[in-house]
Amino acid sequence: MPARQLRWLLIGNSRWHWALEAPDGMGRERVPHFLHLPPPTAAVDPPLAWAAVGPVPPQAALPAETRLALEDVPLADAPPWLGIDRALAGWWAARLTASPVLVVDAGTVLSLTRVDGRGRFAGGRLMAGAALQLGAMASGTQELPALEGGLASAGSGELWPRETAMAMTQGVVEGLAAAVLEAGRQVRSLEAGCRIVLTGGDGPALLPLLQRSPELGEDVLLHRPDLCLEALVALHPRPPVGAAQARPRSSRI
Ligand SMILES: Nc1ncnc2c1ncn2[C@@H]1O[C@H](COP(=O)(O)OP(=O)(O)O)[C@@H](O)[C@H]1O
Ligand SMILES: CC(C)(COP(=O)(O)O)[C@@H](O)C(=O)NCCC(=O)O
Repeated sequence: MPARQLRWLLIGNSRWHWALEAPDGMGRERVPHFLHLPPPTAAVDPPLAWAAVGPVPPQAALPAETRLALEDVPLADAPPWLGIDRALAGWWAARLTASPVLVVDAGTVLSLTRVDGRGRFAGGRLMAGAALQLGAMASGTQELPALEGGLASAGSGELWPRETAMAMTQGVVEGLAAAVLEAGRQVRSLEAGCRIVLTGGDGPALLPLLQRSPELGEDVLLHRPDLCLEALVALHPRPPVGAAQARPRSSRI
């Protein structure tokens, strides 16, 4: 019988994040790959485990019994209102680095999540992410354009653009990077060994700006694009070969 594709799912506020393990067929260890897709409009094949901070549409028909709850994430001192994506990312980043960490998840919201040197949630910060900031500028003004492509729609690399759209994207990305740099400076003054772990959809846009700072060398700053999904896979590893699993409905995601 051919091996089935395994899936894990994290529902964000902008996109659905999938970890997929393609069948190998050769008995070799399977390595997940990751996809970030718009929310689906119909039922999806049931994941091995899933979690959500964004809306869960009933038509997706996701089974309640495989949904991960905050209590399933072994992050000490996590308050009951903490977003499960933040808990997953904080717990896994602390495990990966074996150090205090500040997770920077540059998603719909840019969340900063601190885990101290004893592996305990130690607070954080939330601010509007890039697409939200750009959307707010467009909807709250007469003259500013809606930039459908987000940061990518008008990236120039120019520090001081003359053109409006480029000035908007440059302002947003520089503002977010400055907030992260200052937060990093503050947490490292509290715990000198604190590492910064960057993830989320706008991570690639922020990375070069953060790397300009001599304080954030490779020993401090780590880019881990699929941190939350890695945590989900680590908490719900694949079942032993031959164990019963939910049957996929099709070969779609
Ligand atoms: N194809 C895309 N669709 C939506 N957002 C994207 C895309 N590519 C990059 N982004 C950026 O990623 C951010 C959303 O990050 P993401 O990690 O997908 O969020 P969430 O986990 O909240 O769904 C937005 O601010 C946007 O600028
Ligand atoms: C902060 C968040 C909106 C981030 O969501 P995202 O941008 O990753 O979709 C989410 O983690 C959330 O809804 N948190 C609940 C409140 C909290 O963590 O304090």
